Amino acid sequence: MTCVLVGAPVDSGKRRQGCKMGPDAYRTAGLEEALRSLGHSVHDSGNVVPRPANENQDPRNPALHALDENVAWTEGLIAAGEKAARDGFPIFLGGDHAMSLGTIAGVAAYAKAEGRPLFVLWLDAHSDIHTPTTTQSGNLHGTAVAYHLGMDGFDAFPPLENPIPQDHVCMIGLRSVDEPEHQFLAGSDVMAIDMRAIDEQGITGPLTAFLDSVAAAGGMLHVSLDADFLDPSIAPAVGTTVPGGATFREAHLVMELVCDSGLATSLDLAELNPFLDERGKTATLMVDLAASLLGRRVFDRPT
Ligand SMILES: NC(=[NH2+])NCCC[C@H](N)C(=O)O
Ligand SMILES: [Mn+2]
Ligand SMILES: [Mn+2]
Repeated sequence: MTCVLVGAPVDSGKRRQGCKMGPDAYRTAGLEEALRSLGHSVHDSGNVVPRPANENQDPRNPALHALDENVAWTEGLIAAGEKAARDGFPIFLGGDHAMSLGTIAGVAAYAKAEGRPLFVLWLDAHSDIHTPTTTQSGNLHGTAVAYHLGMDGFDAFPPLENPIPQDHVCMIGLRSVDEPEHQFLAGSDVMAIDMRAIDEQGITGPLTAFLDSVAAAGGMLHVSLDADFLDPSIAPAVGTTVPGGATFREAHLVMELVCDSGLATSLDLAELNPFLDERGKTATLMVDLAASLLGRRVFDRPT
């Protein structure tokens, strides 16, 4: 298949800078070569350049950090994401997780045109289901899921054309959920798997159940991988590390199972901050996980 690399150096979703270096860190870590070695063709479409942002704050919520810059990225990534999905399998090289405000809307527009429902696998320590009204930090990287579910408070953003039904979203890896997020999730149909559930049941059961539902619906599947899904000991290059994350093998197993399902149609690589990395180890791990999602394996399994 053709993998389309889309650089999304979004750094406006939070205050600490550095995710803007993410796309080049993935390129440096050999993403394109890894994908080619798996037999894919690769088109690197370069980095998206958003329109200039104005610095006006939202008078209703002056605490939001860089609102218009995030809106500009969302607009730019919707267009780039839809085009990339038409051209192949988009791999969005972030960029902080505010990137997903745009990437998911872009692939959702493509899914709509194909007449197929879109599902989202959200691999993250955080649920990122704040709205611009509930966020305490003002950091919009913590809001993308709420936007796609059609929750209130996103008036400054492009009107949501293709809301994602709650039961089309599966979160795995949760261990930092704020009170308003918790309240919403508790009353929702989002499938939210925390680290304790993974400790107790392993990662295969819940993931397979979700993948079965995607297959039954004939869905497309967007995988959004936040580097803080991983344990900080193996992935230190994140501004929002949380202890107790996915191990090396748990993370690869997720990717391998999704690969075997044949359902994945797009991927976000989010929150890598190369400024915080140790000799490229987090960037390299993220590239290796993308490779597992796209077919790298030791042995084929009997089906
Ligand atoms: N994509 C992320 N790393 N999100 C972290 C969000 C942390 C916290 N819930 C907040 O709203 O600020
Ligand atoms: Mn996130
Ligand atoms: Mn996170």
